[in-house]
Amino acid sequence: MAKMAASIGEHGEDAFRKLFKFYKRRSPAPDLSNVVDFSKSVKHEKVSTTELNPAAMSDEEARRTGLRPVRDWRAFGLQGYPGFMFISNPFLPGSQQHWVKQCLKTYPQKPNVCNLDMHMAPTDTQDIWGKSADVLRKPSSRIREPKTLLEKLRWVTLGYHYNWDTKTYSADECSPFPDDLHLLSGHVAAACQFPGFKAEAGILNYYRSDSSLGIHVDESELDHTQPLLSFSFGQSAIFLLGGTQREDPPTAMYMHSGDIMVMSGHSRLRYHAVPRVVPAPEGDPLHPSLEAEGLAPGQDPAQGEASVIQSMEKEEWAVCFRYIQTSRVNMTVRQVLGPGQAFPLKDKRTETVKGYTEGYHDSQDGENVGLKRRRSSNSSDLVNVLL
Ligand SMILES: O=C(O)CCC(=O)C(=O)O
Ligand SMILES: [Fe+2]
Repeated sequence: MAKMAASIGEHGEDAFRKLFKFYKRRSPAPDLSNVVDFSKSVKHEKVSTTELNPAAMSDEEARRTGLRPVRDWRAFGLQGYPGFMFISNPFLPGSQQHWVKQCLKTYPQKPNVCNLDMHMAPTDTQDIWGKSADVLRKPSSRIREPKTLLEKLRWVTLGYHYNWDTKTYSADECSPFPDDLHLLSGHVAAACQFPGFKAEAGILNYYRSDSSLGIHVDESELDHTQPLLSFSFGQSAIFLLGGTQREDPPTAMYMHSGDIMVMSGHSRLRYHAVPRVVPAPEGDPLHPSLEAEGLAPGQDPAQGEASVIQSMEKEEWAVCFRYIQTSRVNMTVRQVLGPGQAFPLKDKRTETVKGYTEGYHDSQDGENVGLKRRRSSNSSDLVNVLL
């Protein structure tokens, strides 16, 4: 089966789509032995270590956003993908939980925008957490109940809100970017030699165990000299990273909870996709780095300057735990404008193509993709409705 993955990749034109389908397949389950795993001590031949800037922030500054000192991070590059960096879970024990809670409780709140806003009244999407928490907290009452709003959440946008219809950002669709994520992103970018990075837009994607994300390139940002940062929490997933041409065969890699990916330079505009979430084996539903023990202490004056990592109520974690046991959350953070750059005046480009409410979530075979920001010529407009 591993051979199959390799030979599919050699076909040229449809290599990406075929590998997407290969890894997405339910039955028979695909052989995952060719998937690069950066967390393994024995590294794949294409994996190299990469230089970070340990002076980018003090240990104290790193701790404020839940990160280990930069000198302790394990960062890797991938042969053939210059500008691509993979940081294997640099979070302090107990601090990932904060980011999971932000994605489930805080970031979906107004004025941020989510997929549910596309077909529900603002009053109904006002308190997604509040409307879901009680049900999620009680495992026994879950049988045959309708899905909670949290379980229907597919995407949330932050800062400059990505407009799925026009595939643009604009000055008038903008809300304040969350301070904690701004700080975290600035730290990670600085450690990766991008000290001037400004987090201006975020897309959060919420994956259930059967979700996938179609093949796309993120090119709507006006400044491509800045990196795209990607943070993953919860269940592991397979990420496919291709080339700048649609037909370039991709490399498959695992993203585990806490892992960070940086796409910059020659890898900033590469095709990528998430064909599969890989749930942990039953009975072992959480990645060890997400275990509840040792929740971060939060703001403690004895530890120096206030941390953005908030302490968490047991009740809150019970909801997050329940959700993340079977789900994956990914945050991508982008700088949209370069220094001195402004959005172009509105013109005919803003003509809309309605119906991309699912973001770039899934399509039958990775093709299309409502969410795709650069279309390939044979893309269809069908979007799988996952609600
Ligand atoms: O979920 C992921 O790992 C990828 C997300 C992504 O590609 C995006 O938001 O543009
Ligand atoms: Fe993307």
